[in-house]
Amino acid sequence: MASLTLALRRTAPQLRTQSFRNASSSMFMRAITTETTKKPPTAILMTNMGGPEKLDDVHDFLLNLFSDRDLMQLPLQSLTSKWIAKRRSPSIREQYAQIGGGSPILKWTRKQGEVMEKILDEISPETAPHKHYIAFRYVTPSTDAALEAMKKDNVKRAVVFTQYPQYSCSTTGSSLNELHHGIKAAGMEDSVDWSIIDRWNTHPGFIEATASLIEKKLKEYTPEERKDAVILFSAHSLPMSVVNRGDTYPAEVGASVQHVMKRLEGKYPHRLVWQSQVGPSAWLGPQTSDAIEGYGKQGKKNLVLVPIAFTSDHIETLFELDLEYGELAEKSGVTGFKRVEALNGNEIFTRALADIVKEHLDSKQLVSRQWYLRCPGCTSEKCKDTREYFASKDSTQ
Ligand SMILES: C=CC1=C(C)c2cc3[nH]c(cc4nc(cc5[nH]c(cc1n2)c(C)c5CCC(=O)O)C(CCC(=O)O)=C4C)c(C)c3C=C
Ligand code: FES
Ligand SMILES: [Fe+2]
Repeated sequence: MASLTLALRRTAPQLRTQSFRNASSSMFMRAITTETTKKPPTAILMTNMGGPEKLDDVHDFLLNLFSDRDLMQLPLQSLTSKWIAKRRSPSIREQYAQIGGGSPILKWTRKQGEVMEKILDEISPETAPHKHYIAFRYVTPSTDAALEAMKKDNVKRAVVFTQYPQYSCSTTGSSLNELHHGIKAAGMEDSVDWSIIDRWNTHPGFIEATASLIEKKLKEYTPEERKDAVILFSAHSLPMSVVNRGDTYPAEVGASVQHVMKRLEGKYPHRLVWQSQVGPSAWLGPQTSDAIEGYGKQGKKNLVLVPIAFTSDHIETLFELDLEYGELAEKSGVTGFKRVEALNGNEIFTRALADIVKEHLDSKQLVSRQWYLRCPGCTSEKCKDTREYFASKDSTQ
């Protein structure tokens, strides 16, 4: 009785009053059932960079991006970031204007999250209800807003789920460092049982979704054209300084490509190429644009571009790949230039998202072993502190 009283003291006040009025066991059972239905959700915190929803958000998006020291280090960054954001805004605004006036990333992440949580309720009733929250690094909904919402919902168990399939310290790493800061600021270090899905670059569901979208696109060719088709996997490039620091992203993107090609039974020749480099420093190549030109010169007519490192449309697919490279392909004599759809609302993909979370919950793992090993060239105190915090909660560490 004493322990039940104690247990009830920790539940909602209306349940307490109700139960003490009539202390029969059936009443307790009902109170406990009511309590169960009010169980706080298992939070799935979907982290990503985000994008400007409308043209007026472009400047602040760029300012936040150029201020992120996990993404890039600039001299006098608090000043230079302002200068670059202002100078770059007009051209980037124009690119967003050409793709419909903003980034569709929030729309797609919400859709993916809603479908994922419904599937999870079905396949993992023991951890239901599930609720997705969105934490964008450079725009709203921000990490702080997501943490506030989780607090309001009295969340006790949270899975941080990076929406970048492949890990890079410049993307997922930056989000995790910011999250750690936010958790401390919100006083949620001990009130929530945290775990992290930090990469899923070879998950069978992700590979299947990508491969089936490639097959769908290839069907648009005649059998003759298909015989000559070349698959160009295109991913956002990295500065060579980041590659040489020991970032795992290039190898992880490579592994995704290998798995997709295995699923396609190696039927087509392929290359992995890199796009969207910014600024004058050296970036990982070959560049997507050079590859299109080069294959054009070699007489290749049928190039299929596959965005392999991002889960929804953004300026790099809709502007850079479709518009810029579409024109370049035409000039280069690539008459059969095609771009595979982004994963967006693809059903195989949303099912994969739910499966990834379910497998993670069942594994009881806090985070991958790989994540604890910092880049050999890492000198960031933030990277160190974030890992120390999560390691302190991890019984395997
Ligand atoms: C896996 C994806 C990405 C990696 C890795 C990545 C690394 C990275 N990016 C920059 C600099 C910029 N990126 C910018 C935009 C941008 N970056 C990604 C993805 C990755 N970046 C996306 C999807 C976008 C566009 C968002 C959209 O809505 O389309 C920009 C801003 C645009 C511009 O000014 O050209 C910059 C700058 C660095 C330095 C970096 C690795 C260190
Ligand atoms: S930069 Fe890779 S772990 Fe810090
Ligand atoms: Fe980028």
